[in-house]
Amino acid sequence: MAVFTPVSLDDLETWITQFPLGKAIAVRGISSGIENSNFFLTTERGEYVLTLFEKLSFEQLPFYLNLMRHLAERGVLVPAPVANGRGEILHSLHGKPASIVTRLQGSSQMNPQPVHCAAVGAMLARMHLAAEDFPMQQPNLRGLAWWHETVPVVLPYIPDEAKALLRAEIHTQEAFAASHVYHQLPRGPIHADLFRNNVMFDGERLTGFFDFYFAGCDTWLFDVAVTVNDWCIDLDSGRLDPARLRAMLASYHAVRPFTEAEKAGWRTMLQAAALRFWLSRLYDFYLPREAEMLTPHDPTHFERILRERINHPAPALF
Ligand SMILES: Nc1ncnc2c1ncn2[C@@H]1O[C@H](COP(=O)(O)OP(=O)(O)OP(=O)(O)O)[C@@H](O)[C@H]1O
Ligand SMILES: N[C@@H](CCO)C(=O)O
Repeated sequence: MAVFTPVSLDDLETWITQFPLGKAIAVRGISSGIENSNFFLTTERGEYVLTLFEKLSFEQLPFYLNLMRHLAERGVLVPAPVANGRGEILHSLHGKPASIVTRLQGSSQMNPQPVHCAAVGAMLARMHLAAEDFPMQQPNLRGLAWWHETVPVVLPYIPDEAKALLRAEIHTQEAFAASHVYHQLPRGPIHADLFRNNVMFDGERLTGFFDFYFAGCDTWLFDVAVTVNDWCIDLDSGRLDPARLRAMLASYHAVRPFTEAEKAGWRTMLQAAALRFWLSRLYDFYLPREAEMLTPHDPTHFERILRERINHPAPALF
């Protein structure tokens, strides 16, 4: 359903010859994405994913694709972009920007156990360290500046209680962002959307992180908080699950120990990560883009998580 631009084997016959992949044998649309047209591509050399980018432009894509290449070259499990004979990883197909990346094995683990959370925590820390010397810069486009801009846009649509919470939280976050603690937080390229549906597992073995199209430079702690808020909670109440939380944080900390500033900022950062997705979901819910095809995600899920993080503060970081 969510293949916006169809691609056939005939379309690929000549196009594929620029890559060291042999002939294209099969191409099959993937229905689950909502942003791009994605295809499983089988060639004489193996299994790949072909993406035609429906919204991101030729100017925006190099940051994401080069970051994936940088990480893959350093052994972080992410899809590796395939370069053509000229070394290029960003291409054009049917007038759209396009890429081919390696296909990750397995499927998403939507009911994670501590063992899965531990694997994600360790790989996330490895990813942060491996991206430290990535030379390109792009801010997190869903960071504080975007929150500031979006709060007044969604406020008129939401009930009074939610309005009060949203106003109070944006103040908290603006004060936090101006604080000494915040400025000491280690930063670098982050994934920024590492939900369960953006990680593949083969049983208990993590096979990769994908969907880097919200990546940007921001605090590492924000990435940890976003990930915790999706992987380590009871989905109905939003409450943190102590066993999964411990597993994820301990394995992250074992690879890249948390700093004193991170310990001081942890609870506020969990709130920031909840605010980020509450806001984007409110925006998509009340101001859907034209021809939006899928049911928007439920914003109240992240409102609940935010209230939980405020009313029942998380245990201290390691
Ligand atoms: N490298 C990959 N290896 C294996 N499967 C992949 C890979 N990339 C994407 N997929 C599959 O394609 C689906 C859609 O991909 P992705 O989430 O990147 O799309 P999207 O259009 O950005 O959608 P959304 O924003 O909804 O997540 C994934 O759920 C996954 O099943
Ligand atoms: N992970 C986001 C969707 C964008 O990838 C959410 O659940 O709201």
